[in-house]
Amino acid sequence: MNKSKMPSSSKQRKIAVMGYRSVGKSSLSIQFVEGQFVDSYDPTIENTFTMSTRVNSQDYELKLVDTAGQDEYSIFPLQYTIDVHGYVLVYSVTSTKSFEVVQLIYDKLLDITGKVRRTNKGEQSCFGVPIVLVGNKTDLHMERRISAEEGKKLAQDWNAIFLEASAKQNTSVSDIFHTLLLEIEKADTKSNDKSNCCIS
Ligand SMILES: Nc1nc2c(ncn2[C@@H]2O[C@H](COP(=O)(O)OP(=O)(O)OP(=O)(O)O)[C@@H](O)[C@H]2O)c(=O)[nH]1
Repeated sequence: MNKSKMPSSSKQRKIAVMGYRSVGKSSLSIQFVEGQFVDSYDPTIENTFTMSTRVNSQDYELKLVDTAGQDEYSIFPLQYTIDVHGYVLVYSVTSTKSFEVVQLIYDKLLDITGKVRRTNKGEQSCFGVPIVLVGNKTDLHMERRISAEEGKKLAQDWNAIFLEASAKQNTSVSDIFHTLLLEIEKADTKSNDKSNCCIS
């Protein structure tokens, strides 16, 4: 077969965007995929975007699942644990409640998909799928309730990446998805050597 005619080695990746209601999950997804911000609020049931993107000379076919807002009473939708390569967990820096709910979502995810690792300190649960924790709506300076330090600390506890963003001003939006794709690559390499189930 002529090498120049070989199909390109685009990797297929599925990313789920989760968080409390109205934190900007759809706005971040739409800003990344379509490059626009819509100021109206239309609650999402579920929406999947498909797009191509390139990070570090690697092409990706990306499926971005914009999920319905969760709250403390929601039953975790199990379909978001299957075939998902990475999670964007979003809260709004203007909402304490959304910061609490993102932690509940993480706990549920860990319960369902976490792995137990034996260490010399006993058993420790750890998460095998890369996560980016996002504090959105940083443009709303006067309404900020959650500091960057609090977000950073939580992400450290999870061994996750932390970013603050504004879907409205298009600040750090593509960083979220590009960083997650790079973390997924790293996790892939690690799972091949099987020495560690935690992301670091
Ligand atoms: N100022 C500001 N407003 C934002 C930002 N991101 C989203 N919003 C607004 O917040 C509201 C909710 O945004 P959505 O993107 O629909 O939030 P969502 O998390 O998808 O909401 P659900 O579908 O209910 O879970 C809308 O009015 C958006 O315009 C942001 O970065 N800054």
